[in-house]
Amino acid sequence: MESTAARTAPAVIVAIDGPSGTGKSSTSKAVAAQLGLSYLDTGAQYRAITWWMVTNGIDVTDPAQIAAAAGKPEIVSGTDPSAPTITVDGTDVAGPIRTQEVTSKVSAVSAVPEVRARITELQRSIAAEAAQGIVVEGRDIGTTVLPDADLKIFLTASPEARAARRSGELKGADVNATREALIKRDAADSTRKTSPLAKADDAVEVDTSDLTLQQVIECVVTLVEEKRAAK
Ligand SMILES: Nc1ncnc2c1ncn2[C@@H]1O[C@H](COP(=O)(O)OP(=O)(O)O)[C@@H](O)[C@H]1O
Ligand SMILES: Nc1ccn([C@@H]2O[C@H](COP(=O)(O)OP(=O)(O)O)[C@@H](O)[C@H]2O)c(=O)n1
Repeated sequence: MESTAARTAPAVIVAIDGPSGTGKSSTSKAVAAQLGLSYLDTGAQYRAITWWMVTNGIDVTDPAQIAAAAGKPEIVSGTDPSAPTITVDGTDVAGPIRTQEVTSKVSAVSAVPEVRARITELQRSIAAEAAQGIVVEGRDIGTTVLPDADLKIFLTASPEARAARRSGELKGADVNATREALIKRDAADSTRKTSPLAKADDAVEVDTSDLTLQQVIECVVTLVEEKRAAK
C-alpha cells in the first residue's frame, strides 16, 4: 500500500549531472530509494544504443551510419532504484553495456544528433510518467532534457578521486590508465556540438572529492526535501 508520505508529497523532478566517477549513479539511486522516487540512468541508455550499434556491425566512426540506424533498437529502462533494468529489443544488456569496448565507443555514438533526439524523447516520456517524481542522472539533464527540473545538481570531483573510484570498481585496472581514459571521455562529452556535458546556470555544484558517498546522499536528500516543502 502507498505510504501517506508518498501520497501527500508533490512529485519532484531531480536532475543530477556531472562527469564520470563523480558519484551520480550511486547518489541518484540512494536518493530515489530513500524518497520513494523513480530513477533513470541515462548513461545506460547511451551505452545500450552503442552496444546495439557494435553488435549489429555499424561503423561507429561513421556518424551517417549511426544516424541512419538510430531509430532501430527499442530501448526500455526499468526505473525502480532498488533494481534498475535496461533491455534492447527485449534482451537484458545490463552486463554487456559495461564492457571496455562499449565504454570506449559510447562518446562517439552519443555525439550524433539523431541518437540524442531519440534518447532525449524517451527520457522525457519516462520522466513524465513518474507519478511520485524521478531522479534522472546524466550529462545534459539540467541543460537540455529537463530544463524545468525542480532541482538540478552538478557533481564534480578531482580526476584523481574519480580514477581511484573507477579503478577500484574495475578490479586490477591501472589508476593512471583509468584517469587518462576518463579525461579523454570527459573532453569528448564536453566538446560535442549537441547538448554537451555542462552545468546548468541554476544547478547546485557539489564537489564530492573529499566527501563520503553518505555525505553526498544526505546533502542531496536535504536539497530535495527543501524543494518539496516549498512546492
Ligand atoms: N563520495 C564518494 N566517495 C567515495 N566513493 C564514491 C563516492 N561517490 C561514489 N563513489 C564510488 O565511486 C564509484 C563511481 O561512482 P558512480 O556513482 O558510478 O559515479 P558516476 O555515476 O558519476 O560515474 C562507485 O564505486 C561508487 O561507490
Ligand atoms: N545524459 C547523458 C548521459 C550519458 N551520455 C554518454 O554516455 C556515456 C556513458 O555514460 P555513463 O553515465 O554510463 O558513464 P559513467 O560515468 O558511468 O562511466 C557518457 O560518457 C556520454 O558519452 C550522454 O551523452 N548524455
